[in-house]
Amino acid sequence: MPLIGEYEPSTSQWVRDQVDQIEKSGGMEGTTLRGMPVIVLTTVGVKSGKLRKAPLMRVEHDGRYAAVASLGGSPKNPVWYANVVAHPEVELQDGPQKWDMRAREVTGDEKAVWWERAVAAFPDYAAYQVKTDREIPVFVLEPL
Ligand SMILES: C[C@H](OP(=O)(O)OC[C@@H](O)[C@@H](O)[C@@H](O)Cn1c2nc(=O)[nH]c(=O)c-2cc2ccc(O)cc21)C(=O)N[C@@H](CCC(=O)N[C@@H](CCC(=O)O)C(=O)O)C(=O)O
Repeated sequence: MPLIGEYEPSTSQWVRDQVDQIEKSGGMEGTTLRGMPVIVLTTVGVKSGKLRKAPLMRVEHDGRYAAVASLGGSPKNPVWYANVVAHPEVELQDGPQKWDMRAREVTGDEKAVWWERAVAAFPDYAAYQVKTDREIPVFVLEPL
């Protein structure tokens, strides 16, 4: 069941622009960052209840995806992290396809496996984790 609610664009202009480009092209344009594939994660705002959309690097394995709350290695989690914790039902757009997914945060060995996949897809994640004492959270998104 697709998420219902009013879309509230990100306060970050380059993020808003990339979401717009992906959505307006039906997922055919704007789907890369420095040549690496990008997906769009839609979450429900933990306070506003509005729909929030965050482009993330595409990390996929056997129909499941990882959402890596890296925020460039900043000391704090991205705001969407709290949204997903509060509302694990999310929507993921990968190119022209959209799926309703359930997110769960992974830890331990399972996280290690997904972290390896994430760094293989986007090597900067490794540098981000070196840059911060914050352990960068990883959600696994599984189709509902
Ligand atoms: C800027 C901020 O966004 P954020 O949720 O912190 O997310 C920051 C970034 O992670 C997000 O912009 C990502 O899209 C950045 N980003 C990546 N970010 C990542 O963390 N990982 C990635 O792999 C990644 C890749 C990526 C690729 C392309 C691109 O364009 C951006 C990429 C934001 O939108 N804040 C809103 C609030 C959004 C929100 O969810 N509000 C909640 C309330 C939150 C609260 O106040 O507690 C609500 O609506 O209820 C605001 O300030 O008004």
